[in-house]
Amino acid sequence: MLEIKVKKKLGAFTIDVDFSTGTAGVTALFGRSGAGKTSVINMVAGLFPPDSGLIAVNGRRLFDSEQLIDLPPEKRRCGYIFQDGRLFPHLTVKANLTYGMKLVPRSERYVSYEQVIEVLGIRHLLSRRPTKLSGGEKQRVAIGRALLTSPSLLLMDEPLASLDVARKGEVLPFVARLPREFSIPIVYVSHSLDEILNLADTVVLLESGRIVAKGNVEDLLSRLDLQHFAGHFDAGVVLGTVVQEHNRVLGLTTLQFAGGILKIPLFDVPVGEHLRIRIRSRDVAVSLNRPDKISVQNIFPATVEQIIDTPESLVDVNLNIGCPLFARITPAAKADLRLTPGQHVYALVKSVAISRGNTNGRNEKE
Ligand SMILES: Nc1ncnc2c1ncn2[C@@H]1O[C@H](COP(=O)(O)OP(=O)(O)OP(=O)(O)O)[C@@H](O)[C@H]1O
Repeated sequence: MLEIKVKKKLGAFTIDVDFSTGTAGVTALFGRSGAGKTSVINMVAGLFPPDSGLIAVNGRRLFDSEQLIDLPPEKRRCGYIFQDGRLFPHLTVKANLTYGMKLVPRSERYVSYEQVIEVLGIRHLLSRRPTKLSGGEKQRVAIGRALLTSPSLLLMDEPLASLDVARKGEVLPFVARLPREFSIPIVYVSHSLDEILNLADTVVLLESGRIVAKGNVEDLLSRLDLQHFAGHFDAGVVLGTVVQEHNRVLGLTTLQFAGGILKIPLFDVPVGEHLRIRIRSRDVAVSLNRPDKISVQNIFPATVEQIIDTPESLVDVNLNIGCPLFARITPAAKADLRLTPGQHVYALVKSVAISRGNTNGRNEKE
């Protein structure tokens, strides 16, 4: 568990954060470029000191301005994975992996070499040098190298940012396995909503060096007042669901969630599995009557809670279907439907994005 309560002035910019993470799982530091995410984890790693405050991992103080504690980076037991991997170019993958491991006394090593190369799928790369690896392979080795130092905390600073979409999709499942395989708390820095949805359990939302909100992914990313962080295109809600059944003849999977049942194209994961889905505002339509003979599979009775004109001259309709759901419509549609708060309508969900479950991977179904 990480506890951090620090202040730091960086020129005109001030960082002032106070949060703690769980003993396992992924805490995402999410925010726009320049919000202060990297500075926060650099302070945890000991790469530069806060002006004041406290940083502790599992009760062990890494920094405490009152007690004048400021452990050097190598004593902090934090595994750090940078955006660009930073492997030693002159060493083979195997030597890169074991480099940090050898600096840790045998009695303190709790991460097994065999487990790391198995989980990260890098056995076939052991004799290669970094120049002969793809970007995704380099990052998997960098993760392995950090894990093999038996850290008490893993810090990942946009580890997928330098990869193209295909490579990201390749590495993401490996990162998703880490919390379950190694039970190490992970702090994951990103400004990618997609990565947060796939990996994080908890989100700490940073803006201008301060925490705007923190909480679990579904609650936080479904909050109406925080939609602008997702970006105009991606505003919507995030829902936790459980796979209820598959109908292979009809090619459908049904998911259970707080608003009832959601049908998606066949998604082959075991019944009972948890999936996180995202429904974007632009994929939800509103109708005054229940439509008949329509291709949309998911139609929910809904109550209009709030109607908000957006800066982009569109209208966000905040609906309640047993849980929040947002629809983004045009002012013309608002006028046509004469929407008012309290009104009973139907919400038509045109598509959903499946972002995460216990499937070890990223999947999207429209
Ligand atoms: N040494 C420094 N001196 C002065 N300002 C700094 C210093 N380091 C960082 N900053 C400023 O602090 C702010 C936060 O930077 P930081 O790199 O932590 O943000 P970030 O959220 O990680 O951004 P990105 O996603 O672009 O990496 C930025 O405005 C940056 O210009």
